Amino acid sequence: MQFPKGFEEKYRQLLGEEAGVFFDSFDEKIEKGYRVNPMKIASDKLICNEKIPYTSFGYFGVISGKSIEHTTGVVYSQEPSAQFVAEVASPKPNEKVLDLCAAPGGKTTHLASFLQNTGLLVSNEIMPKRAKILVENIERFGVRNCVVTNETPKRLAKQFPQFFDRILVDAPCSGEGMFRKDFAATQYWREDYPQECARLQREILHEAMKMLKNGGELIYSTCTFSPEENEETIAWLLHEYPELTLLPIKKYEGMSSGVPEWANGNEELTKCVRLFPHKMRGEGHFVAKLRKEVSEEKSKKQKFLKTNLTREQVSLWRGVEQDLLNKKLTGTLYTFGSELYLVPSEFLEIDKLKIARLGLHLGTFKKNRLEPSFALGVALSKEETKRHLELSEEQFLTYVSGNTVLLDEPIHSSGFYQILVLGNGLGFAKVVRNVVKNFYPKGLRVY
Ligand SMILES: C[S@@+](CC[C@H](N)C(=O)[O-])C[C@H]1O[C@@H](n2cnc3c(N)ncnc32)[C@H](O)[C@@H]1O
Repeated sequence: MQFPKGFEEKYRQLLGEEAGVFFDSFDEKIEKGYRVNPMKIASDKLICNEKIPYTSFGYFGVISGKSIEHTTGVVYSQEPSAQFVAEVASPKPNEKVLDLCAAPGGKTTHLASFLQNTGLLVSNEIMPKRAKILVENIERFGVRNCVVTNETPKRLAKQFPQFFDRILVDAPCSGEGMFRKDFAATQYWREDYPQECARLQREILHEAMKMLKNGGELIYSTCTFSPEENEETIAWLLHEYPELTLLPIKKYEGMSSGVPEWANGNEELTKCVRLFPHKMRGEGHFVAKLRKEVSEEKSKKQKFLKTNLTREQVSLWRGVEQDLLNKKLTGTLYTFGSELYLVPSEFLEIDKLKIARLGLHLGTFKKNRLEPSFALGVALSKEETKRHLELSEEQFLTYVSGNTVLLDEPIHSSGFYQILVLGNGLGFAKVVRNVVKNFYPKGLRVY
């Protein structure tokens, strides 16, 4: 690989004898991986590949973006070393979790796999276009308890002081671990780029700290190797916030400790973990985990979001619920124009925040009825719906390309049915006799 000017010299100095194998690893093949969604039904084909040893849901291998497994959110493609981050975070059910730099959603969907639709996951992305992709990935994964915000960390911090049990800052970085995957990353790199990124990371962490509650955990990660953005950033955090302590992280074969000499010599930094591409199968990452402990923290008043539905809207929703669902969903019903959402109960009343997804989209009010949403039909399991229709592989291809599917036999009662493919939901569609009308969202269609 042709490295940018200054890169080789820097790492020759830092890594000494190891530098050669480190540089050679950039010419090796990219390591691919995927995670299996524990909230969906996975076929044997997905779980027969080699397991990634340090993850709960990960496998080495490639799954096509056009496959049924990807389309129904049974898998999320993610390179192996990136899968260590949410594993280190491992949120517990019912926690309030923030993923502050979340798009496109690799770590968010992984965090959601631990939460299993309990508690609250707030996934934030500053760039509007990337926030849209984040929403798509979260919906495909069938996550119900996630609110997606499109905000600056500073504006978010004003709304959620000392609120979260766990915050992940998967920081924007100089992306040296992306060099093999993405040639463009080598083009952005300049000698002072790591330092510039480090400044931004400190700003983001400063806001993250305002949102972390006492006893809460902060997980910091990058996909770069530079000490400025890794050990030095953590050394800065520990100095700036004496209430933080580094927590040990279990290291698996091939993982390295953080290097104190690359920052201020603080031995605690060995608790951080480095994943190098010449030492293990993956592109490379850095992860640190810290806990906030203060003797006393004034509790902040919290106002939970209240429902804003009219009586008529509630009754339309109850009608759909009774007609299509086998269970009652919990949360706060909230409308944005004609769209109905189910917001996790722990979510707060918010003032002027840019929201890209206010929890689970339940449906759209149309004149005197409520049409169930695509997201709802993806998020629910077969057992949770009263009426469903399994499509064959061939019918799946017809459906995702936006066409009407014709059934061999007419169904008994017309109406909305949950569409299933290999047992997993792919939205709702209106079925009249033997015609399945196409309700697959236009933006997702494959032609
Ligand atoms: C490393 S990527 C996140 C990857 C993501 N966590 C995943 O696993 O799919 C960092 C993200 O930070 C966002 N970002 C850039 N500048 C930011 C800022 N000033 N504050 C917060 N996020 C920022 C980028 O748009 C990008 O989506």
